[in-house]
Amino acid sequence: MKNSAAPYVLEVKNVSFSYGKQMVLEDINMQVRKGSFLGLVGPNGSGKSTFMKLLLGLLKADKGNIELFGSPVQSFRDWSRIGFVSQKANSFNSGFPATVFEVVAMGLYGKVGLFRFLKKEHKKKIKEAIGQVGMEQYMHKNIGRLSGGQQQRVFIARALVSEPELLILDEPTVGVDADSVRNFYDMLKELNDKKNITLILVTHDIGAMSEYVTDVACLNKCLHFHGNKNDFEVNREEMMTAMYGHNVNVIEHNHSHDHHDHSHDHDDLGGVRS
Ligand SMILES: Nc1ncnc2c1ncn2[C@@H]1O[C@H](COP(=O)(O)OP(=O)(O)OP(=O)(O)O)[C@@H](O)[C@H]1O
Repeated sequence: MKNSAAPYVLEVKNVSFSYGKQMVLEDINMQVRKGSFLGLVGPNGSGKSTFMKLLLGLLKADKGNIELFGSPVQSFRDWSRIGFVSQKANSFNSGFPATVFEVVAMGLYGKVGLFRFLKKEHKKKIKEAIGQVGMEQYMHKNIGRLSGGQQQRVFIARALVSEPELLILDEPTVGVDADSVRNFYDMLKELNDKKNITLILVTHDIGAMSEYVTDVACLNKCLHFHGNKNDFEVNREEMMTAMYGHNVNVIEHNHSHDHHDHSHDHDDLGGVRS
């Protein structure tokens, strides 16, 4: 694995979770080291979003422990170290009255009304974050007028502005046109390589993603695989069959236009947890 001596930013030990009588996650064990780029994949309904909610302390595990930066999630308070971007971030209509700059500023303040009090150093941070996602030329554009992929970049900038060490992205490419998906992953890889930001990318589509990550975890109630990408490639077919069944070939389309139906709602966890 990349950075095999780096400390863990996330440790999940023997975690199980049920909604009522339905067990959704069973005995999950996972460690994520600082600097890694983990792709967490699993079919629809495999428990990915539930797992994210457990990591963010929004749900409590029935069994087991989760540690963030060495602290149990129940007592973890340092949420500015973690950025979260949800699949529903890119839902602005064209009339939404905020510019890219203003949306990113919310990552610092959470409130539109505080813009006029922004100090020089804050403005610099906001511009830097916008630069990191390659959106400088859109700084003063209305966010509602941007494409899904561009909006999602802006939400990543909003998460980056508080300089998180761990960035969790839940299906960030849903609603992003296929041509932009690769650019989007390139940008994530650059954040990982150059800024050493640890990334957890949750997706049901393993296609293009697997070229960019350092590690892969395959979830379908249990963790079927967790290891580096090369080991995953060796076991890929077996893993895919275990997770998706024999006759399913849906996730091999690298330049896919046909995202699976994702119309059912998740809670919008609000972009950044801080
Ligand atoms: N609040 C809830 N109450 C009861 N059951 C739920 C709840 N949320 C999710 N589930 C069920 O738990 C299982 C896992 O759902 P979850 O949303 O975690 O999966 P997922 O992998 O994120 O799915 P998708 O890829 O479709 O978003 C599903 O069977 C789902 O119907």
